[in-house]
Amino acid sequence: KVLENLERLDSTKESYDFVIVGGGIGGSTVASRLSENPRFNVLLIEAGPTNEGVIDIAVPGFFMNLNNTYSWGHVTTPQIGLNNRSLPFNQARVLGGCSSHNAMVYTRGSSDDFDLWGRVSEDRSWSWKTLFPYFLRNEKLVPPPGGRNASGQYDPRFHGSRGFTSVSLPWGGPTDFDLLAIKNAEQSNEIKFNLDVNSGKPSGLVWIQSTIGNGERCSAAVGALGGKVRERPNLTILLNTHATRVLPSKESRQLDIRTVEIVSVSSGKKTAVTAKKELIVSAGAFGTPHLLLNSGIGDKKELEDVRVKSIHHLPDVGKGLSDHLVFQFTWSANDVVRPVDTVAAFEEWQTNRTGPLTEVGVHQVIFSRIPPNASLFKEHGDPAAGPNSPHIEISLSSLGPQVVSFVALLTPKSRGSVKIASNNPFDKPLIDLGYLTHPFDLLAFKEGARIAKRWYEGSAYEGYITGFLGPDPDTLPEKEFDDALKAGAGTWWHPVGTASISPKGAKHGVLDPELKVKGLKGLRVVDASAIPYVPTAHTQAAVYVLAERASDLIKASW
Ligand SMILES: Cc1cc2nc3c(=O)[nH]c(=O)nc-3n(C[C@H](O)[C@H](O)[C@H](O)COP(=O)(O)OP(=O)(O)OC[C@H]3O[C@@H](n4cnc5c(N)ncnc54)[C@H](O)[C@@H]3O)c2cc1C
Repeated sequence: KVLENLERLDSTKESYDFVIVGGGIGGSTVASRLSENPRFNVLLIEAGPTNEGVIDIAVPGFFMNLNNTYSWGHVTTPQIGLNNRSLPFNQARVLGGCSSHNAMVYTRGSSDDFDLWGRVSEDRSWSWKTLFPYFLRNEKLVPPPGGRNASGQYDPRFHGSRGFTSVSLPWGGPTDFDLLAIKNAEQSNEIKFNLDVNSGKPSGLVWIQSTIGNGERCSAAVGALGGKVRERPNLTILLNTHATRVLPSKESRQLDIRTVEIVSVSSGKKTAVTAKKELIVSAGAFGTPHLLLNSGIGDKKELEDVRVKSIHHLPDVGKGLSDHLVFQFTWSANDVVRPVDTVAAFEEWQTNRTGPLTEVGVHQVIFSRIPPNASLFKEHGDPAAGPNSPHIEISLSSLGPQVVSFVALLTPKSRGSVKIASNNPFDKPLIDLGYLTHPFDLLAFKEGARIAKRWYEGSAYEGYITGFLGPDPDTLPEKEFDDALKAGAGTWWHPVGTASISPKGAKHGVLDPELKVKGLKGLRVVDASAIPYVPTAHTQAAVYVLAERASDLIKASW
């Protein structure tokens, strides 16, 4: 059942085996899987409201409208690497978490990215091979909205058909612009057509896949917590309720943390709930370290500096943050604008869930490695997890007389942190992404721009692309290019790593390989913060697969 607020929760009558904080991808997936077992009574607590009935969430083409609604309103600290700019950093505050307002791109990353989890945690049960069945279990590949034939644009061998996360290829295409790209890949020695981005080897020109089913966004709130799941008698979803601290139980010798202090967003009513078995924190890459630090779990000295009583010295909480930075490059093109009639498109969406609003407007992207002879590797080494991991992603979209490509650095060396500013749990966390603080990253962006330039110089684009509008790393003085990048680069909203897994018994890291908080009993973390390095992909699929496996680990321990 779904409870609109804390006033409706009768914690004196109900007791819960598992209490989960955060109804995003991690939390919703775990809540769904654990409540499959009727013996488990599960409580899922979410700070935001329901996703239901919000048209901007349901219509894929309206995702840009969601910028500041249902959001925590985070702003980063001044970023030294971006000439001290502070960036607004959207993180959803609504059931489904960021899957309710993200761009829906469904990319898993490379097999090497997941093998790296095994190396970092010294636990080979985290690997592409062991996680692949979980990708399939989570996914339901469905036809594109409108039902066009998408064969030749994906490989069915890599997809699931019975999971709760609907995935589909775009409604439209191939457009003339898509066909140019396919022809260019046929003629290119550098970038070849790759049939499926989600095979574990993403490099090449690929069709995008999106978490869209029947023309609607399929968020974790729709998929993991859809229809029948919400009606389960052993699952309670408590909305508009902010978790402020996790609390130790008094009587145990080893710190046992299964209690969470919660506050009603509307009335300020405060109470605490204790899980009989486990407390699971899934508040996202910023929310999870924020909650742990507020509770006194983190670096003792740093906590004392903000007058938070340390209950468990765990220095790496909030450290190791990494994210994808992205920059837009532009070309002039011999084409005309094709405006979308939004009123007609919305009518089409309402009538039969087809049309241009069932997609986000990009059909194809390029994943590419930086050529091995590039000089930056000599000085800084190669941060990619392995040869299957691309360094750069380039989106392909035509706006008529201009072609724009977002070039993203997928393998940053820069790292940042999440800290707390005070002992007030309602104060915003201090979010420092550390963008471009490692020299590799700026150099890699230049290589990314060069890959994009070489792509559009391909013979298929002759007569179509009429010039590169820059900024051009090969013609501008170095400082001018760097300044343009620092002034214009933005986030791709893929933060991870703030409560990373590490080997059992290791002093560094926050979680053991079973996602239990080190040195504590009763407390696990299941969300993007557990992921040690940002995968070479948009991050939602990685969080789904982490949460699918976590659910099995939790079930197996009870
Ligand atoms: C604008 C945007 C676009 C993106 N586009 C894509 C994309 O196209 N493809 C892709 O793969 N990925 C994309 N992502 C990233 C992806 O959505 C995230 O990696 C993923 O949602 C992370 O899952 P999570 O469970 O860690 O956290 P979230 O999904 O963020 O969930 C955390 C939940 O916890 C709740 N919460 C936090 N603190 C508390 C508290 N104290 N008490 C109670 N509840 C709390 C939040 O309200 C939220 O619902 C995008 C993200 C954003 C923000």
